[in-house]
Amino acid sequence: MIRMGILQVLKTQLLCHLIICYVFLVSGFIINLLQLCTLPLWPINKQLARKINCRLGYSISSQLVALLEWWSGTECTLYTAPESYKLYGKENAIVVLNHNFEIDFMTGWTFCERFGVLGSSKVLAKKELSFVPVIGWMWYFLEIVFCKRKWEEDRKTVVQSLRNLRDYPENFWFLLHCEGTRFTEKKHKISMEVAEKKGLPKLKYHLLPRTKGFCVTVQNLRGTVTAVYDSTLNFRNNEMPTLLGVLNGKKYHADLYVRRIPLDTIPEDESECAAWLHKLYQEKDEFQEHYRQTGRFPGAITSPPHRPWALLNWLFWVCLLVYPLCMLLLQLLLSGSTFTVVCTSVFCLAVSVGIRWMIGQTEIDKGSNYGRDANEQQLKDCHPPGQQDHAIVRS
Ligand SMILES: CCCCC/C=C\C/C=C\CCCCCCCC(=O)SCCNC(=O)CCNC(=O)[C@H](O)C(C)(C)COP(=O)(O)OP(=O)(O)OC[C@H]1O[C@@H](n2cnc3c(N)ncnc32)[C@H](O)[C@@H]1OP(=O)(O)O
Ligand SMILES: CCCCCCCCCCCCCCCCCC(=O)OC[C@@H](O)COP(=O)(O)O
Repeated sequence: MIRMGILQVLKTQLLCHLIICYVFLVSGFIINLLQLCTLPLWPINKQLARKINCRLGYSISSQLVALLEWWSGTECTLYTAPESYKLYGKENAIVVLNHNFEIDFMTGWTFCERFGVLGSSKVLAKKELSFVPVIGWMWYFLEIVFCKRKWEEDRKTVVQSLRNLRDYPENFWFLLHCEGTRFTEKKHKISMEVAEKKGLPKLKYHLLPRTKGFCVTVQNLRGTVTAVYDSTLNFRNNEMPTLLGVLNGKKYHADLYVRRIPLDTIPEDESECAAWLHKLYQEKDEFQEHYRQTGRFPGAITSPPHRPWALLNWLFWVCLLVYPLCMLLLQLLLSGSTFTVVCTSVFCLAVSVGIRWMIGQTEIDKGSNYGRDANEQQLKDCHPPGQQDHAIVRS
């Protein structure tokens, strides 16, 4: 009991956070560099280059999974039909996931890890994320599909990037947050105004889905992907998890409901496909209502087993990188040079600011203005910076 208490206090210590972030950044840069070294291999043996990059990517993303699973001890429960469960990780799939939480991406990655598709997992991500050091640079080599959320500009690039995935050598899950942005009260209000104008039923827990990305993904991955995994995520007891909370060792409880929908049941025609997606979101809304009423999703509970690889990978990097850091700091102290000590302190401060900026990318309060105006097509190019609306705080 006392040991647990000490460990919990340790997890909140700045020094621990600095070490974790140092290991993440340095290992990340090393892996990014190794990824860069695979560039000459692409024209010679593309499939081999892709497989190597999957492993390298795994070594970065699994650190965040280890942080969630082993450091914070967050529990991830899966509600799904046993006959679907058997297929997870054994086929290519499009994952449609609600976008309400700051750690959606970590929770998604954790499920990917449990089913062995973490290294190869894909997403339709906003372009801004491609500039985030380590993760964004890693994504470039993993052939992640980026969009500017301006369809006129995205149409060509998104279609081309999707087509490139047709001969991908590993099973992958392609994640789509069809809402295109995270849930806030303000964005919800506006998106329901759009729903009303379009004569669509209102949603209580979701923003109105954007249909173009979904339809184009289904169209271009037909024959490559066998199913859509309709996934609805919630956290128990109205928890609003954050990356900083996870870093502080706070334990959360994620519940994910997944329905496997064979791809050949989804209409080929674009407007029918769009209507299908709207109907799907109405069903997702009902699942959230059910969760709110009963504290659980429908369907059988399965607990996909923890695998040790994420933790082992993390420990490997810790062992490799912490010893040289200690030696360096010791040498610094022994050198007694004020100049070197000041330079090192400034460097550490810069790294901390950099990491804080990266964490900021996950924070809803610092999120984009996308979807904050019903006439956004006209206003997209002139976002006034400043005031952000607040993420919904559920009662
Ligand atoms: C099983 C567990 C999980 C497994 C996880 C698997 C893999 C994990 C892998 C990686 C994890 C990392 C996660 C990182 C997450 C990063 C995610 C993001 O970056 S989300 C943001 C980017 N993604 C998207 O936006 C995807 C959804 N968007 C689309 O599909 C869009 O259509 C688009 C392709 C981006 C194009 O967008 P654009 O805005 O240019 O065009 P649209 O046609 O979509 O929009 C115009 C359309 O919308 C109507 N409109 C206007 N205002 C609103 C509003 N406020 N709300 C709703 N709708 C609005 C407008 O009337 C137009 O309507 P219409 O189409 O009828 O003309
Ligand atoms: C071991 C690990 C140590 C952790 C140290 C800290 C590492 C920091 C990692 C930063 C990771 C950055 C990846 C960000 C992924 C965030 C995905 C996301 O949720 O993006 C939001 C978009 O979908 C929508 O944007 P908005 O329109 O809502 O705005």
